[in-house]
Amino acid sequence: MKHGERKAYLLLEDGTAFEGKGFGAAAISVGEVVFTTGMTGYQETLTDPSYYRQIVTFTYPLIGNYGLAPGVEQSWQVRAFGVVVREAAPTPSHRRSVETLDEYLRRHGVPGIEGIDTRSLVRHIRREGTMKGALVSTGPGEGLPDKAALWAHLEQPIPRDHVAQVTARAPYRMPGQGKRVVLVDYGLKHGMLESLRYRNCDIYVVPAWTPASDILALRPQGVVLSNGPGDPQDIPEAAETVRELLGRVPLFGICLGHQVFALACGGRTEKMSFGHRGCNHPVKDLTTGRVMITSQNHGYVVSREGLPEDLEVTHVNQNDGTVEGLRHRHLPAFSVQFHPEARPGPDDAAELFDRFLEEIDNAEAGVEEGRVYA
Ligand SMILES: NC(=O)CC[C@H](N)C(=O)O
Repeated sequence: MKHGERKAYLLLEDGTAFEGKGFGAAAISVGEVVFTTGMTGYQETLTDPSYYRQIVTFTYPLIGNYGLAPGVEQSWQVRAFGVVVREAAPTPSHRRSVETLDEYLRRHGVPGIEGIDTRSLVRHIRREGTMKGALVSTGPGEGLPDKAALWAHLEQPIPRDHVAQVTARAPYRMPGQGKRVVLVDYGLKHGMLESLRYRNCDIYVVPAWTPASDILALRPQGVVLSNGPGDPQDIPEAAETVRELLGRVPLFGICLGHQVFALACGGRTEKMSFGHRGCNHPVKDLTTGRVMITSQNHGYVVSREGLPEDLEVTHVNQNDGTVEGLRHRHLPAFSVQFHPEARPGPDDAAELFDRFLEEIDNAEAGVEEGRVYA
């Protein structure tokens, strides 16, 4: 088969349709159509579990040019449900690359569409907000299915059990000589494990629904709440668990973990119009005045309105002023909406992991001095 002989459609729930060329798996996929502005890091993006049930549009026009390599992925599967690019590079070049984007997506059963005007799609999403879409990519020589049948696919609601689909089925440990940290897995990225391992942590990963008593029974010195897909309000049990952990062990929330932390403290979250996705989002740390370029991938955000007294805003997005970081005023707990583990993206915020380990030291010293925070 010659590259480009396959047909594909991307249909949006508001009736907008794009026709292009298919690549990846010959399949039909339904998900929320989102866009990311990352110029590189496509393999990390596609395997990030936070993209579960999303069809990812890349604004950068050439994707796949340095190929796909083992060890780069952020989970064991492609978690995005579909891929939209201007051009999928057919001849990648990198010494570690073992396959093309087309081959990679075929192997993972995920469809792609290329050759559409991704600028016009992204402008549409920016204007109207993210929306449901159906992506159909045909096999070589196959005709496109009937559009009416495809619209029918769009009538079904997207299920909301995202975290249940991607969380670890059972606990596991990555032993280390350093601090004992429990990582609650709402759909964690490997980069998070790497960031903790790099700091010698003794890591216990637990499934999302693990009760607070079981987490505390592991005698953690700190608990990290991971990133994950979907709406934080769909997992009220998670906020309930975090409420029970608050004040009993230092907490660090990242992305979905940050949103769950805010809900646990009595805050609110809301859906953004088109979210923040990419590797180039400027965030100001209000405690130091420093601006970092951060990696982001979220469609929900902690609301400024109704923020509980106990929470202080520590980070703000420089583009739209939204809340990017929180700290509890009295207890050892803080969180960020962006990704300090990067993967993909710059390492500007990596030191937040060190800050968390310091927080543990301070909390433990406080307890020794009789300042009990529990
Ligand atoms: N990366 C994440 O953890 C994303 C959090 C949440 N699913 C959101 O879209 O806002």
